[in-house]
Amino acid sequence: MAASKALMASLNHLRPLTCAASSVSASYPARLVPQSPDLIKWVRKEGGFVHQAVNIAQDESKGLGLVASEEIPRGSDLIVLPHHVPLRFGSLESGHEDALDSLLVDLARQVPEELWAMKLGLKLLQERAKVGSFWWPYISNLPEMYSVPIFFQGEDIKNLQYAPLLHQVNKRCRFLLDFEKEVKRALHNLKPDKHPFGGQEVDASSLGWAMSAVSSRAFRLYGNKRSDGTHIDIPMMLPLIDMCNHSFNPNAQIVQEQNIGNSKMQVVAETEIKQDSPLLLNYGCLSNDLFLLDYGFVIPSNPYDCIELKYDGAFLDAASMAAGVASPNFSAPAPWQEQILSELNLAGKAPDLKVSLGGQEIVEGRLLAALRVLLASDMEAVQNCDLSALKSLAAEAPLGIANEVAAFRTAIALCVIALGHFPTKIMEDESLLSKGASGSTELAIQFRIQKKSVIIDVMRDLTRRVRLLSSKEKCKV
Ligand SMILES: C[S@@+](CC[C@H](N)C(=O)[O-])C[C@H]1O[C@@H](n2cnc3c(N)ncnc32)[C@H](O)[C@@H]1O
Repeated sequence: MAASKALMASLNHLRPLTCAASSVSASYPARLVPQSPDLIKWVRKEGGFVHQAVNIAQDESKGLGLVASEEIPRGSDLIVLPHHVPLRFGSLESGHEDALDSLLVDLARQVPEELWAMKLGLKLLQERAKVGSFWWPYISNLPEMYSVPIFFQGEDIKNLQYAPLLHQVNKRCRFLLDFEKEVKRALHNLKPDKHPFGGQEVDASSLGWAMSAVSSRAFRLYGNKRSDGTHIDIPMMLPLIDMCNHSFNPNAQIVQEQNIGNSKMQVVAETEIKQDSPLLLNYGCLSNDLFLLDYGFVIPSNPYDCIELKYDGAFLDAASMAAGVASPNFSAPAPWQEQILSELNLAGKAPDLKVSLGGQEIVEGRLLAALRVLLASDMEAVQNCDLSALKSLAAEAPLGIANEVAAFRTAIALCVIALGHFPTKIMEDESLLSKGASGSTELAIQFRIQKKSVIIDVMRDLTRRVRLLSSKEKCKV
């Protein structure tokens, strides 16, 4: 009874979507239940294994994390979870659902694939509402709130200053508000014993909590086999394992037994782990857009961060002219150029006009090829060139040095224009941070500083390449 009261209190205290921002702290998120059960003990009680040197500890800037209390040799098992401990959509996907579950399945079907976290989020909310849930020791240890932008106040959403991310945030907020209506409609007049959330009201805020809990903690692992022998990815919440924080240089990795039907989830030490070091997993080679949207943090100097632009002929002509390139014809390509643009999916019936600068490629291959081809006049030379070479920055000046310099100069001009779209300069942002911006304001400012840094890094890289090419050209003379 006491437990059910506590549960009611926590669900009823869910924050509306836009008002959590001022209290969001990426460093110390409070847990759903302040004195929650010991997760390590629970995993061991359920038949799992936790290395004796693995402890949960507060990290300075990443919330809770796992830490080694003594040196752990490479290859050691760190955590093993038996099959019944991960939280999955479970029987709901195998078609053995009962009446309660079928309502969740119906709701889950209305969730677009890209918001897959909401599907498992429905199951998480159901377990959160269920008195005596098997997963309560895990759920009670989850953060009470998340620093993802769907919970930012309007001002901090604007503070992001980056249209593609604003678009994603708005899309998620709109989805949650619409989905709230769908859920309310489906739950209307249900008797408590038929109600998947124990009769409790579910709103956009609680749905947002569940979606963020899943997007920031779930791992997509092997599920059952398809008829073609490949495996379906199944998102799962892995209690305790999900206390590992992220690094691109991880010292631990998740290993899944191939025996899918009854597989254990395991984390092993990928390198030797020194005493007092955190246990770190790689969440994926993601841009800061995804780290912020799904996990609520930003990685400084993230080598996978990039900026998104729209491929647009008139815009490219303007950039090219600003770069001093004579009579570019991006907005009126010759038929042979148009043909190559179609092969790059930058023209044609359903083109994908989103292109990027930064990240591993520096200039996205499709954009680079388009710049090279549209700035070339020799059709034969272009047609003799392999498309993969045209898309590659490593292929040195495939259409000649003058063409390469013009392409890079146009890309640099694109960077200048993109940088000009940000209302503030990095120095102003840094000054705001030094004055003590906190919570979601700090996150938003860090995010836009990183985006601008990506652009500046691309400009530096391309400028260096232009200099190198120009000096080669001079040597030839
Ligand atoms: C899978 S959970 C890890 C456990 C989490 N720190 C906690 O307190 O429960 C992922 C969350 O940890 C935090 N986190 C993980 N890696 C981080 C990093 N490299 N920098 C900042 N925050 C990080 C973010 O809040 C993220 O949403």
